[in-house]
Amino acid sequence: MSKHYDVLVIGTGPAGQKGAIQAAKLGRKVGIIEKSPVVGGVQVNTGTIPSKALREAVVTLTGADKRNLLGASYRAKKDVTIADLASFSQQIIRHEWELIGSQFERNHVELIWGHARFVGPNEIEVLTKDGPERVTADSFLVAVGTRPARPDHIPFNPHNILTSDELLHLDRIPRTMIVVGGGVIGSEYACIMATLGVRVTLVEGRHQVLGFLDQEIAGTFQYFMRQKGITLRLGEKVESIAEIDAETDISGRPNSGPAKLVQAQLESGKTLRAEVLLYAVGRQGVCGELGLDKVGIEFDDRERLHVNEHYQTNVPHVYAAGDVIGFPALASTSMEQGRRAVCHACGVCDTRDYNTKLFPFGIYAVPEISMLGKTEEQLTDEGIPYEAGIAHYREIARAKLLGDELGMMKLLIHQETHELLGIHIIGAEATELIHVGQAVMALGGKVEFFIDNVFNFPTLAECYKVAAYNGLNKLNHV
Ligand SMILES: Cc1cc2nc3c(=O)[nH]c(=O)nc-3n(C[C@H](O)[C@H](O)[C@H](O)COP(=O)(O)OP(=O)(O)OC[C@H]3O[C@@H](n4cnc5c(N)ncnc54)[C@H](O)[C@@H]3O)c2cc1C
Ligand SMILES: NC(=O)c1ccc[n+]([C@@H]2O[C@H](COP(=O)([O-])OP(=O)(O)OC[C@H]3O[C@@H](n4cnc5c(N)ncnc54)[C@H](O)[C@@H]3O)[C@@H](O)[C@H]2O)c1
Repeated sequence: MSKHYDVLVIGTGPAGQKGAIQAAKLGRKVGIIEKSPVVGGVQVNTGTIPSKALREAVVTLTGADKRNLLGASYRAKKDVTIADLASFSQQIIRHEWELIGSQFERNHVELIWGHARFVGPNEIEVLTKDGPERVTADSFLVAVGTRPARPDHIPFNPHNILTSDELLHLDRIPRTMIVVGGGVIGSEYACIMATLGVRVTLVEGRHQVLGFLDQEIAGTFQYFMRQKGITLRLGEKVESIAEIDAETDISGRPNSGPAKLVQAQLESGKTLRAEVLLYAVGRQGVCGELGLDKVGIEFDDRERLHVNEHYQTNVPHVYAAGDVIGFPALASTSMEQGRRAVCHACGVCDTRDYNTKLFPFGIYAVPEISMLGKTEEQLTDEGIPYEAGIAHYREIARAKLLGDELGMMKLLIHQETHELLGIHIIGAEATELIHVGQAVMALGGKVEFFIDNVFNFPTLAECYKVAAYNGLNKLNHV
């Protein structure tokens, strides 16, 4: 007979993990199914944590963050090797596996290893290493995430034409690299690799990297990228990609590098060559292999599921959360969605009290970028009158102590009500700093909060005070 659960979760990424623990805390009998040999999903194994660990290792080991203080030639470690970087990341990933495993154990969440597939409205078949097993449940949370897009016309291979999954397994640090796609993945890895000394060319189809950013911040970021030696090919599309023998370079001179190179032909006629190419133009769902037809659930052409405000699919006892439901597809929002979905499934709370509109973006490029609320362009399009208050890191003592004199914070302030409409930060600790402003915005606070309260000194949070004064001075014509 099949084992029965109150709640069955498919996928141990952030949406599944938090959903499962939430259901257990509500006293439900919970099972969670994972097809990969390790827990944690993209967040722990191929995405968020590995890329952030790599960034941290690169910035720390190269000493890049201390060069403004200690001189341009400062190096924390003379020759950074791939082994240095890998051991740093592995340590963090192992810790995350242990943490998630012990959370499941302590909360009596039963972990079932194998590939899950619906065989009926309330029944799943799990293909375990010992053969198929059937499990049933009252409610389901589909949290299966996504995988990198791998179009058929790109000749991917594990050593030089890579997605973000394979990039983590490079066996050496290349001298040159082409990054296709200036979204979050492309921009973060381009900066990390350039900080490591790799000569990077980034190709982006639009005329700006990170198209969703406030344009002033994107412009500043592009300036920083170029200062790092990254060549930006904006408004350019890749026509074809091929691995080639590399006896000569583009100008016909003998090549002293590796025997194989990657060649990218752009639609504009340009030819780019590099040792490695990262293809990062978005991600693709994995719903096609879930047997959803057995439940009557449809998915779109990118294999994503549509859900209502309670995270229910068109079949009410089957919920979905995380990357599988599309935008914003972040670890941070996935966790929250998983919890909310399960709360609704258990009938204990209303998902409508969750501030879905006000979530921050944190981009772990070098430097960090973070944003919350509207951009200047959105406010202008919507006809909302605003003023911008700016603080430059060069005026902030803490930023000087950290060796970051290039960062900035911009507050967008409603001209009449003085409410905060948007916060945009580029520079050290941007992803932490944003949450001070988030609290003020979420509680409906006005820019005067930063004037009327004392801040620790020296802190980067002083930026809020400086930006608030700057914005109010402009509004008061002083
Ligand atoms: C390079 C990179 C960097 C990122 N950096 C950040 C960041 O800095 N901050 C941020 O907020 N977000 C970041 N993200 C996004 C973040 O990783 C994802 O939003 C998040 O992991 C999605 O969580 P999820 O639970 O929906 O799915 P996933 O993390 O994708 O987990 C899904 C799990 O389901 C399992 N699964 C799939 N199908 C089945 C099946 N049929 N049976 C059993 N198990 C199955 C998979 O094996 C996997 O373990 C990054 C992503 C990438 C790729
Ligand atoms: N810090 C973070 O929060 C973080 C970090 C990494 C990834 N992620 C998540 O991972 C997901 C995937 O990121 P991504 O960067 O792969 O996708 P994306 O959709 O963010 O960006 C893809 C980029 O590639 C460009 N592009 C598409 N086709 C192209 C072509 N042929 N030539 C040149 N450019 C082309 C697009 O214009 C776009 O800018 C995102 O949803 C993101 O939320 C988040």
